[in-house]
Amino acid sequence: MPREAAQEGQAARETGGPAPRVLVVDDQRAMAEMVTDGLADHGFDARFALTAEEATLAIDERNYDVLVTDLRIPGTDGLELLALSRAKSPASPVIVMTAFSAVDTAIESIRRGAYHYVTKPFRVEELALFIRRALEESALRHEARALRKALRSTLDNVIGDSAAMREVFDLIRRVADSSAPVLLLGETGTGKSLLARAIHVESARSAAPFVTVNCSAIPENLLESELFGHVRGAFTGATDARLGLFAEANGGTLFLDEIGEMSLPLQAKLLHVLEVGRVRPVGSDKDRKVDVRIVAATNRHLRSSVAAGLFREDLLYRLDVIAVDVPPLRRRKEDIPRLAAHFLAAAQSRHPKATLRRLSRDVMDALLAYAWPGNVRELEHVIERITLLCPGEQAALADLPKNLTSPAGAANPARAADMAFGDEVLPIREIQRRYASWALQKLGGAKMATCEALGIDSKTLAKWLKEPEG
Ligand SMILES: Nc1ncnc2c1ncn2[C@@H]1O[C@H](COP(=O)(O)OP(=O)(O)OP(=O)(O)O)[C@@H](O)[C@H]1O
Repeated sequence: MPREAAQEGQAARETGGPAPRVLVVDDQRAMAEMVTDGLADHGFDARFALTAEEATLAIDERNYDVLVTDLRIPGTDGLELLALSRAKSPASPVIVMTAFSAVDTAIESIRRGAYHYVTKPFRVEELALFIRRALEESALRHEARALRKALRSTLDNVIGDSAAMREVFDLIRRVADSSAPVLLLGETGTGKSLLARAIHVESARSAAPFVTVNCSAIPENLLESELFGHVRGAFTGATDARLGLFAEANGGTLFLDEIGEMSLPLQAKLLHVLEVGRVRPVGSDKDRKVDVRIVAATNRHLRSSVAAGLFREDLLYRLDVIAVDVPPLRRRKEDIPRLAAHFLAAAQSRHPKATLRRLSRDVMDALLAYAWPGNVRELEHVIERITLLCPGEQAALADLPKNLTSPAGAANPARAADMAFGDEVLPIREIQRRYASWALQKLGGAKMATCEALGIDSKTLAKWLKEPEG
């Protein structure tokens, strides 16, 4: 930080631990100096900034334990500074200094997360007291969070005794504490979102926010401002400035779900943010430093997407530092009984009038034989459904949805191959045709997804699907 941006206060008195760091922001130099010196006398490591720019620089470059800011500062207002400080370090209290005439705005600042306000003129002892109390409360909150975390480490809530899942848990435990990006790969419903949250809770960032964005659920033109924020008036309808999810996740984790659906232009912008560690809100000419751990997930085969020109290879390398393959449920069938029991207990507590208590042996056998294309989510839905519909205490085969008990539902790759090829030995061209049409049907008729899964372009798919001539 340039020395003129935020001047050192007097040396803090020794208080045992390190002196709490306070940034005082006021455009009146005499006032700023008086408050800073007074706080230094009370044992704080206090510095001051005279403009919004100086304050932003100071906040960017150093972690403050407390921000004390006037509401009227040239270049911005105290509310924006408040938002910035909350984004950068959500646990650090903000105290607002205000003139009597601006008490309304001061009250608004409390609504937006400030800890307290003091009206000018005030005595520095009074301010020092508020600061101490704010620090005590935030330390207590921190402790409570740590205790809560110890009680519910979410990896413990993710069910899985299978070797495949234990491998996943091991890997996640080993990497959770670093800030390296994690890429979760797996079919829909395998538990990627659950694992993303677990990675955050297991990490040193757990006290900071965990922010999720589903890249396929937000229209492309809104996703950019959703991620990076925008200034007031950046586009029609932008009546307010918006911080953006990157800034909101500052200090914590940003979970980019369905990253494979992101458009190429936005992929380029995301790559840039990851490279420089700064975001620029839409319509702004200034960027802001962000410290965010990225966890991304996709059910697409991203290498095929790269080959098909739909995903940037350089972005894939950035995200793919630690790749975690989350196995489909059909490859960890030994987890089904515990998962079913877990979902049954959850459904019972959601529907106290339900009579279902257990699943019959037949039902469990059917659950174990089924292929689960929708994975754990589908199992959860099936259990929810039979809990609601089954009239007795024990579910029977007839209570299961029909697709679970039909032979085609069973997860037998040999059977799938038999259905496609019978006993015949076929020309490769015919195998291509049958396989492509089987894959297309399995992926719900989605041509793009089929191309990606098969690693071919759309022309090749069309060629494969055509009846061989002659
Ligand atoms: N191992 C597990 N233990 C307990 N619950 C699980 C487990 N895996 C998944 N679930 C539950 O199954 C449902 C689907 O999981 P989740 O949303 O995490 O899947 P996903 O892979 O992110 O799916 P999608 O790719 O469609 O977003 C959720 O309700 C989740 O809580």
